[in-house]
Amino acid sequence: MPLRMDATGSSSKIHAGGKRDNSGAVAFDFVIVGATGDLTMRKLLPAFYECFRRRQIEKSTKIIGVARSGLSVEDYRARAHEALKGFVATSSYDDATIQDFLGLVEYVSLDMSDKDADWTGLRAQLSTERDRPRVFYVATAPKLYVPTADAIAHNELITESSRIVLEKPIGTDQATAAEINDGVGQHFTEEQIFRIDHYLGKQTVQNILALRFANPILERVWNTDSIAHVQITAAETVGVGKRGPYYDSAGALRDMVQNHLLQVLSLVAMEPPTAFSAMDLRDEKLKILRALKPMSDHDIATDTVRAQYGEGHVNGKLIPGYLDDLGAPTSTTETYLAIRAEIRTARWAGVPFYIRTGKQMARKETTVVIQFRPQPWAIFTDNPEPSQLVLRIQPNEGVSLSLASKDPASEQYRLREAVLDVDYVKAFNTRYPDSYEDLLMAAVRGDQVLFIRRDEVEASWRWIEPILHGWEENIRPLEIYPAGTQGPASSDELLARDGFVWKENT
Ligand SMILES: NC(=O)C1=CN([C@@H]2O[C@H](COP(=O)(O)OP(=O)(O)OC[C@H]3O[C@@H](n4cnc5c(N)ncnc54)[C@H](OP(=O)(O)O)[C@@H]3O)[C@@H](O)[C@H]2O)C=CC1
Ligand SMILES: O=C1O[C@H](COP(=O)(O)O)[C@@H](O)[C@H](O)[C@H]1O
Repeated sequence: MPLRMDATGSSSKIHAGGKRDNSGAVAFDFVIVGATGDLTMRKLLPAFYECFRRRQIEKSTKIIGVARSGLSVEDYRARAHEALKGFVATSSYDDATIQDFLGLVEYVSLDMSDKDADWTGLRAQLSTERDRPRVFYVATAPKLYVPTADAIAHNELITESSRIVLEKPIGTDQATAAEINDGVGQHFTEEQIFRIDHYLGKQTVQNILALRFANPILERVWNTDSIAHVQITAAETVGVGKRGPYYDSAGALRDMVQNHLLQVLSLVAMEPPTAFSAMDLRDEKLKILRALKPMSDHDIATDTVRAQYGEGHVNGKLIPGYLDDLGAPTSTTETYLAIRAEIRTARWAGVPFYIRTGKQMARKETTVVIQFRPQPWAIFTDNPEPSQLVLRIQPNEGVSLSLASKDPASEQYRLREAVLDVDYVKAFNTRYPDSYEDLLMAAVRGDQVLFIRRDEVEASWRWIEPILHGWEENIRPLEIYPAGTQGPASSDELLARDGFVWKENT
């Protein structure tokens, strides 16, 4: 694994990796604050197990769960075991390896936001080796991020090799994001702060950069001369589940667009970075976030759609509406949105970027569609639709390109669409790791390439905020769509106005 540069552009060699054994496995202390929570059980522990199974984690490593609940380490390991049974793929599950892995897991009962609590239990778990990576992963409510960082600092647990990982959401608007960034930044340098966005851990999202910048054939047409528009879709077939109270205060714009989808958009739209380094990459993403055309009230009325799911059928099953899921008589929170965005750069002038996301939709489908322009002078009479490049982020991870081809069955020169399709799982004959696997190990290594810098978070909020306010003022009224559909008709009209249609069933 080559060493990468840190956010300041200097080599991160000194505190990057910690000690490795002969097989390259690394030893570290990893404190999970919020160890009994949903995220830890469903995502973090199973991801660590996979990394351990793949021999990336050395056996002296400690994964130290912290929460306020008074559990013994045996109780916690039993809970962790249940979570692993539920969330590790059958093909990876191995009893002996699970037992070895559980041997790395410790538990400390502590209110991590209380600097004056008794921290001796946690301190005793931490190695005193100076260059051993020490990661604090804060998987609690965002209001605890600053008190937790304060308390860690007050108890003098921050070493040169320490880092703090912050889960999303970072704030609810620009001001609250800045408060969190300022507060945590009192104790940890920007190079020690890892703001996680699990979309950046997806192999297919990382592959956007490979496709664009390692294939000149694509990069040379990646601009307004050849591209008519771009669609970014993240459709889900799930509802809000047990996260109703959080979701109702957030909505799709804060939950999905401010972070995941604006990150995907920046990767699709950014200029080539001078090097594959955290600093260069994040500089280029930031430029795109800053180049997004601010939405005026008029734009919000015409170029956004917001909606909430009502009762309907998903995969043949009757699904209650959002209000029933929430158990609330009323709510104006959007579970679906579509936005027509513009990027004010020479590369993207005149190319709309359509973003849509929603819950309880007809299909689970996260895609980026690049719609190419038609042939400027058509010599054939029956041209099919102009080519589309479809990046399938999930599921059925892959990429396809539709091409006009001569139909061999036609007597005359008739054209039909033919599709070049690469299925990544088949092409690489490998399992697709969960996004948290890459992200956790990158945090341990101190590699910030896959994490969000402070200015990116704040620039995203800056673009989102006018839309949030416009919707609060009902400039664009909330619509209802039946669960199990692809959203309201007005979302189709958003594209139809420009002469386009959403690509479905990729
Ligand atoms: N769940 C998910 O899929 C996702 C979650 N996130 C984010 O991750 C964070 C955690 O989410 P989630 O796991 O769902 O939340 P949960 O409510 O399920 O878990 C919260 C955890 O924090 C612990 N906790 C609360 N206060 C303290 C404290 N003062 N000191 C130590 N531990 C504490 C709780 O245990 P106890 O009560 O025993 O202290 C519990 O283990 C949130 O910021 C969320 O927005 C982000 C993306 C996805
Ligand atoms: O962060 C979140 O992401 C999930 C969607 O993630 P995916 O990897 O399944 O695409 C979303 O369901 C959740 O509401 C949001 O908080």
